[in-house]
Amino acid sequence: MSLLTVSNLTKRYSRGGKTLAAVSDVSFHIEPGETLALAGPSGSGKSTIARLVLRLIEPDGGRIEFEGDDFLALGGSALRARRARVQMVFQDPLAAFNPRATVARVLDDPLRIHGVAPRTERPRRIAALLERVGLAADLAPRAIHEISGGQRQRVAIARAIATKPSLIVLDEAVSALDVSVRGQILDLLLDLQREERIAYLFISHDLGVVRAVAHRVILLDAGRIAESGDARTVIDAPQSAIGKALVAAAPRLNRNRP
Ligand SMILES: Nc1ncnc2c1ncn2[C@@H]1O[C@H](COP(=O)(O)OP(=O)(O)OP(=O)(O)O)[C@@H](O)[C@H]1O
Repeated sequence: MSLLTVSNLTKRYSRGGKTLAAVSDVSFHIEPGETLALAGPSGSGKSTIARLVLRLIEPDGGRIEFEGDDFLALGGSALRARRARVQMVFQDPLAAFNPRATVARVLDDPLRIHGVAPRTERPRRIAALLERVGLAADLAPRAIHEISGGQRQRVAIARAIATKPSLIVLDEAVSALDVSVRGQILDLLLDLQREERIAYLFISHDLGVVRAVAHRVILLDAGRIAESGDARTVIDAPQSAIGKALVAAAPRLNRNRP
């Protein structure tokens, strides 16, 4: 059984009296500990798929099975319990969190909300999470806006792993970082994946990064799957028109780990 199975997912938006099919008949699966990348031009539906998988928005059609459950049918406490198992990291933690909140507060929230640890134990858990993502414990009282972009993304990852998820959706999670910090964050993600067997749905417009970290890739074009397969095979020899265009437009592709 796959960790996540998405079948015939469809999402339409209405805008100015017109209907736009943002995602059309998209199907894929993710195995435990695997990285599946979604790549494609701007507006091809990547973030919409991320939001559907996180159940931040509801689809117009299709099915999502997560850890054996009909994810779209879950409600109440069953949904809350499953939500702990699928976490997210977005491009900009300043937008995702209250910039004035302390690092400790940002990490305490998931521990409290999902009942991961009682109040007295949480400071210890927070220190352990900071250490796990390579941050010093004395960062805990600092405000989110007072730390660097790389440190903020490490806090976002610490928050995502706080509830011991089996899947993390990473939506352009390294895109805003400069190249050396990006490499460090990718290394951290790969370490966590190896140790905790976390699967990633890795959304990126950067084919070099996708080639370096993903096992498989799906190329999207106007809400539909244009091509999919082994990440290196697809990126080194794309078959679809959109794949060829994306590779041609990509800056020098890094053939190895960044
Ligand atoms: N809330 C919304 N209301 C109306 N249309 C939307 C909404 N969100 C997205 N869209 C449209 O749906 C399509 C897919 O958007 P989506 O954000 O999923 O693409 P994307 O591949 O993530 O793009 P990008 O790389 O620019 O982030 C686009 O045409 C977009 O304009």
